Amino acid sequence: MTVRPRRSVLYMPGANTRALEKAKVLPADALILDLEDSVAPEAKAEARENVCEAVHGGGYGRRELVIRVNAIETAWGMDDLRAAASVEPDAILVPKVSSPGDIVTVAKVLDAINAPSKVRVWAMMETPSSILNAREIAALGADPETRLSCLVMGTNDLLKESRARALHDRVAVVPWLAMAIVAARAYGLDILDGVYNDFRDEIGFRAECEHGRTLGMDGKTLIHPSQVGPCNEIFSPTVEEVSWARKVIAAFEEPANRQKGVITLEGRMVERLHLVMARRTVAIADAIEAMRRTEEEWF
Ligand SMILES: CC(C)(COP(=O)(O)OP(=O)(O)OC[C@H]1O[C@@H](n2cnc3c(N)ncnc32)[C@H](O)[C@@H]1OP(=O)(O)O)[C@@H](O)C(=O)NCCC(=O)NCCSC(=O)C[C@H](O)C(=O)O
Ligand SMILES: [Mg+2]
Repeated sequence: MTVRPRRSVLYMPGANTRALEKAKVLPADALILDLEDSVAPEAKAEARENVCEAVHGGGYGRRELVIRVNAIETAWGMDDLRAAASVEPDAILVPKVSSPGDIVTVAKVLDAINAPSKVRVWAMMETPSSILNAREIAALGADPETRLSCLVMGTNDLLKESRARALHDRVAVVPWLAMAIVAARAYGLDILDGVYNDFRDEIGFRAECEHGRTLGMDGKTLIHPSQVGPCNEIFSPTVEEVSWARKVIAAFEEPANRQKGVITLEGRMVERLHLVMARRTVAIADAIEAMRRTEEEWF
């Protein structure tokens, strides 16, 4: 089983060259180089150049590189998409998705300009329509030609559009997160939680990471370098989880259990569905360890 950890996914404004440079040494699993909401209209063209230069120039090691473009119907959208595709990032993040058509249109443009199929598409779930259409949007993930591989929650825009209150328990946000999570899982997509704006509040941030992980998120989008470490920690399988997962795998490998659907392990019922979960836990832990080793060699 191969999995790509996406625990920590850090945004940075495309206009901020210092941040683009600094990100090369931050232990984030993925970086989103933003051309959209963090970039003022008068800085859009320059940000596009910075971001393309950064991706083309490389130096980001094992980090997944994602460019967030402006929506295709905006004045910058098509130029962003063409420029982003030309430097072949791992993915292009489409903002303000409302319906499957928004993703299909982007995929068609990418095909028309012969962007290699390794350039995937990620979708921002941040409009009320995206939540209502979560199933249909996620279903595109079943067709590799649409390139869709990940959903990203845009909780700031959802709060704005819904006029809900941004409280620490996220009472208004949870139903949207849950709808998007089941849609992602139904069609084999990864899904990332929204950002925590109060970046100096580590306690609140940690609580929100735990909350996202409990709901089933694969990782969290971030806005500041200080958030990367705690986020990696919370979205990594714990030592206890990995140890239990290895025991489950070993138990089912015993000759007496190979044909069994259910066994007892340390007083607990364990079924083959737990074996599937255990294999995933170990695969993620192994992938994290492999990334750590690569990083050591890199520096
Ligand atoms: C939030 C910030 C504006 C804070 O910036 P600043 O006050 O400059 O922070 P610091 O002085 O603490 O910075 C310390 C050093 O770290 C670098 N830095 C800061 N942020 C980043 C980053 N995101 N990536 C890489 N490096 C970063 C600074 O350059 C300092 O470096 P040095 O000078 O060498 O010490 C700022 O953090 C920021 O701009 N964050 C990202 C904002 C962003 O991208 N927003 C858009 C995405 S969020 C969103 O849109 C969500 C979604 O769409 C929704 O609807 O919810
Ligand atoms: Mg947004």
